[in-house]
Amino acid sequence: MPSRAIHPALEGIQLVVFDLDGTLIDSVPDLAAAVDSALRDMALPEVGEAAARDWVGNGSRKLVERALQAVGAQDRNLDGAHDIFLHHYRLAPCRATRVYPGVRDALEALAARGVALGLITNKPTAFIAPILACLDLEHYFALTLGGDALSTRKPDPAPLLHLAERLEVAPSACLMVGDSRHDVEAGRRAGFRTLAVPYGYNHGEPVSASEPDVMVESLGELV
Ligand SMILES: O=C(O)COP(=O)(O)O
Ligand SMILES: [Mg+2]
Repeated sequence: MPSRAIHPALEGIQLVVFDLDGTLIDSVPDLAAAVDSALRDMALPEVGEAAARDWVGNGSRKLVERALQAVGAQDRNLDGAHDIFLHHYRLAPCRATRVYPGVRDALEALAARGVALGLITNKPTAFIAPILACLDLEHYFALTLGGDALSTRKPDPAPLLHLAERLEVAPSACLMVGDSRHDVEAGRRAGFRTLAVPYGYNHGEPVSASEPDVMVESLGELV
């Protein structure tokens, strides 16, 4: 069966590494619910989903830190608050989280063409498998890496280089796909090509400002 035509950005690409939150999935409803539950437990006011949307992308500890700052509680113990958040997020990491349009088609088409797929998120590793399984996405990825897997995380290029090396693909034949400036910066520093989507979480700024090699409105455009 002839494979479908592919986007020029994928020309010569053997490994595509995806970011998770804001790129493949809209996870903010569940992240924000866990943040608000944690704030409630601490007798603090809730922040809501719209605020949390601008705070995702630097890992869950940073998300909790930004929430505490927003409610004027930056003096609270951050580790303790983060533990309370993790407790709530563990209870419901995939209740309202959804796969973005075009994602499944793109993953299917890339896998069918024999392109290796990886996933690198700044989210704690423990949440990757349950969320991918809940959304029926787990079988696409040869390797996944969480924000606590190595000593550094995006925008550091180390996780990307680690994954390329493990899968024995030269960085120049790799594409980093993400929603934030951290993904673009990590990709550029790793020597990957970079592609960004505008619909995710980028601290309230357009991700185009970080000058990815390619922008697409939806990952469905890749196929
Ligand atoms: O900050 C997070 O927890 C996740 O972010 P990422 O999947 O976009 O890297
Ligand atoms: Mg992201």
